Amino acid sequence: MMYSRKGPLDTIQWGLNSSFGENREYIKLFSHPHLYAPFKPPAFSNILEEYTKEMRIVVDGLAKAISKTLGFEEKYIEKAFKLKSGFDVMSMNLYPVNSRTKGPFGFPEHTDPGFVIALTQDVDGGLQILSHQGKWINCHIPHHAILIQLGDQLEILTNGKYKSHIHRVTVDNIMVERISVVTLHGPSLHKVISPAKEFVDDEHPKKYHEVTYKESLEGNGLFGPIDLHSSIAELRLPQNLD
Ligand SMILES: O=C(O)CCC(=O)C(=O)O
Ligand SMILES: [Fe+2]
Repeated sequence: MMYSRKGPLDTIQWGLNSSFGENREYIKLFSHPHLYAPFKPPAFSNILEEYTKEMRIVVDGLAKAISKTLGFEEKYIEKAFKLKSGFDVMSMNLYPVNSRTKGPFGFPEHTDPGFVIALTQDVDGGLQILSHQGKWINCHIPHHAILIQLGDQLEILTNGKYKSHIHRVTVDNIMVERISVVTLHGPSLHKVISPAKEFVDDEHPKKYHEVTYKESLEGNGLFGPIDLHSSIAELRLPQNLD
């Protein structure tokens, strides 16, 4: 396969994980600051270009809205994450129909790195979110809707005020193949992300280490973006575990 993984810096990558823990075929690509789109099929790159461009408009709007919910001026998040040169990754996932031998999960539990994550799907069902009470909730996304999830770097910046939630994908009892398109919108790779001073005081001590976005993506042993693992657990300061 042309886009089979060769190294962690591949800008476009295809993979097939078919094991008890994960059942997913995917194409991942870096989509910002530069879009790396496959040449084939011919119209695909135009569609990707349009989708990623429109999605960045949505993300800009979210950055403004979230800044305001935090009581700041609307450029606060954009500046804190240097979003204009933000590092985005697109992941297109295909989950097979469940078969007993393949186990119950399409994608095991995790949080996503970044600022916000946008998700669309072709058929409903499979995505589950862990509630505060520790219960898995089936996430139903209306047809043509875009689900927005919060990423680890927003949790770090707000010192835990906003949380990046744990989620997973089940394929258990799923009778149809499902495709999801996920775009992770992150800070600029070289931007140092730490809890902002506005969220830290005697009552709310710093809960996270200060690292660049790139370093936090490297946290799991490789330049993770294309494998995009969350490393928020390693970034939590031990004395503040709650
Ligand atoms: O496919 C899904 O519903 C979720 C995928 C996901 O969590 C991810 O790509 O980070
Ligand atoms: Fe995720």
